[in-house]
Amino acid sequence: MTTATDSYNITTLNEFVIRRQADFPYAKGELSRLLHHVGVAAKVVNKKINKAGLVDILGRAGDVNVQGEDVQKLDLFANHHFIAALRATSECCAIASEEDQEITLFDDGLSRDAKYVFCMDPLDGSSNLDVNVSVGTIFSIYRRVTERGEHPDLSDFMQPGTEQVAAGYVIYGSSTMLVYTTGKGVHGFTLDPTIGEFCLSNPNIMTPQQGTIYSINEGNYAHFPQGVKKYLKYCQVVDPDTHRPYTSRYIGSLVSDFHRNLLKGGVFMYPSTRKAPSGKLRLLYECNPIAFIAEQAGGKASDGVGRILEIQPKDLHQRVPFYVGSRAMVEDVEAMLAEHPGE
Ligand SMILES: O=P(O)(O)OC[C@H]1O[C@](O)(COP(=O)(O)O)[C@@H](O)[C@@H]1O
Ligand SMILES: [Mg+2]
Ligand SMILES: [Mg+2]
Repeated sequence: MTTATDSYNITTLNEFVIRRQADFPYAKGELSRLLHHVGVAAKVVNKKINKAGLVDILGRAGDVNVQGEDVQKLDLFANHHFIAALRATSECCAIASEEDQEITLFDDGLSRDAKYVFCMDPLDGSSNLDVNVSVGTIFSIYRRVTERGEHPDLSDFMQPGTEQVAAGYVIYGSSTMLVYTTGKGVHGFTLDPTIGEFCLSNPNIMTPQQGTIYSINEGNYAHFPQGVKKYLKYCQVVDPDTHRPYTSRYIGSLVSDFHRNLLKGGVFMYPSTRKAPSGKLRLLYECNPIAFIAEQAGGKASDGVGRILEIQPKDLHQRVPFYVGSRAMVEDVEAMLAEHPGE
């Protein structure tokens, strides 16, 4: 087996980020430093996840978070380490996290003068933690709207996804990858444990316009909108000309389901249901960052009616129905949903 060091043409995350700084004439390195520290925190979390079964880090922490979900010990571990790493940069003045009811302000000296705010789902796919199925971290970065040096506040986070300056995710799976965009394409880096570096492995990721994989929790079928029920029927029809029936794949970790479909072509769906009319997934730190990546890779992201990135946020933890992946497949779902308007 060859490792990156054997080939000597490794491009580390830091090198790549600094090299791409040239894409932004006025860049001073603040965003690069933030992305660097995201990589550092990801390595810390990765190390803990890798040995989760051997140390007392699996299971519930005993708390219930703002979503009403049982918080896992690793949710808190990841939350703590990402917040600590970003505080250390002084390039971020506030953070919104799935695990915290309110935004965390970095109100001390340098940080208050920082240009960026950070949104994150520190540990995505928590229900898979104890069963050794891949999980992730999702993040999104915005330029603040409050004045530098002033107190950051909620308005810095109530920006539509189109305003993101960077977004990405880390997937802690059979290998650990970090995938990100700054609006100049989507790039994937694989962690080489022998040198402890994220190395460029998937530059300029593009997703197929049409795929053959659909991902949805069919256990909720009875509660799905008619349009989704119709689309699932469409996926399951036998028609070799259109490569149907499509394949059903559902891991239950958004990052992992999205990543597979991004590379192979497919559509991920978490619709509104009667029991959850706004769906389950959170706009700020799950749907917006994934949507930015999907669009940068030539795919599409929708709430079933319109573009996810154009939604004006109203609440830090608001949920939206989510359809993302290969453009033609998302458009097919949207068309079938449109046949039942107002549902
Ligand atoms: O179990 P369900 O209802 O299918 O939900 C699975 C979805 O919930 C999530 O686990 C929610 O994310 P968190 O684990 O970060 O709360 C997604 O990763 C996943 O797509
Ligand atoms: Mg999540
Ligand atoms: Mg989470």
